[in-house]
Amino acid sequence: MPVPKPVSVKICGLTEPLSLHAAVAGGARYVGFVFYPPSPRSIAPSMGAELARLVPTGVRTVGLFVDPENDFLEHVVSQVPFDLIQLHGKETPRRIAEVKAAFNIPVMKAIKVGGSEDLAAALEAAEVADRLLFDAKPPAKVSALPGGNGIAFDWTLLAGRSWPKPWMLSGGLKPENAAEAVRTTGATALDVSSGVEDRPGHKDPELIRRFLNSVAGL
Ligand SMILES: O=C(O)c1ccccc1N[C@@H]1O[C@H](COP(=O)(O)O)[C@@H](O)[C@H]1O
Repeated sequence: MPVPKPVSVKICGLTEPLSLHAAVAGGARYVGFVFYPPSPRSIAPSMGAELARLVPTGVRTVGLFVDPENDFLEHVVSQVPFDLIQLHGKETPRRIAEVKAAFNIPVMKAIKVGGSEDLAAALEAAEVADRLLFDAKPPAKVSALPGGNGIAFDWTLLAGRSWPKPWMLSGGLKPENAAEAVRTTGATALDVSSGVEDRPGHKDPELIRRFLNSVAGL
C-alpha cells in the first residue's frame, strides 16, 4: 500500500524575521513574500532579500505577484532569490509562458474558484505553469484584494479530481479547518496567509505553529 506523503505547507505573506522563524521552525516547506503594494503584506525587495537570507536549505522561497510587468519582476528578482514565482492575477497561459522564459524560474498559477465552471482554467494553465494553486474567487467589491481574503471555496469541487501538475490548496485555511480541507480535497500541499494572522498583514507565530501542527500527523 502506498505511504501517504506528508502535507507540505506554504506560509504566505511573511513580513518580518520573527514569523519567518516560526514558519521554518514549525516545518513549513515554502515561505511566501508578497510584492503587490495594495496588500497589507506587501514588502520591499530589500526586506525580501533580508528574509530570504534567513531561509534554510530545503525550504523554498515563493515570490507572489499580481499581473506584474517584466520591469517590476526584474526589479524584485534581481534582489530576492526565488524557487517559485506565484502569479495571482489574471495572467493568461501566454503570459505565464513569457514569465517563465524571461526569468527561468518555475511558476505557480493561482486559479480562482467560485464554481465548477472555473476549473477549466486550471487545465489551460497547467499546459505552461509548473504548479497550480486553487484559491477562492475574491469578493466582487472593487477594493477587494485578488487573494489573501481569508475566504474558502467549496472544497468538494476538488474532491476526487486529479490535475496534470502538482497543486496547492488555499483560501480561508486556518488551524481549525486545515485537516478537514486535506481530507475533503486530497490536497498534499496547503497555502495559508490570513488564517495565521492576528490582524491583517501581521502573522502570529502561535497561529503559524498551530496551523503546521494541525496537519503534521496527516
Ligand atoms: O496575501 C495577500 O495579501 C495576497 C494579495 C494578492 C494576491 C494573493 C494574496 N495572497 C494569497 O491568497 C491566497 C489565500 O489567502 P488566505 O489564506 O485566504 O488569506 C494564498 O494563496 C495567498 O498566497
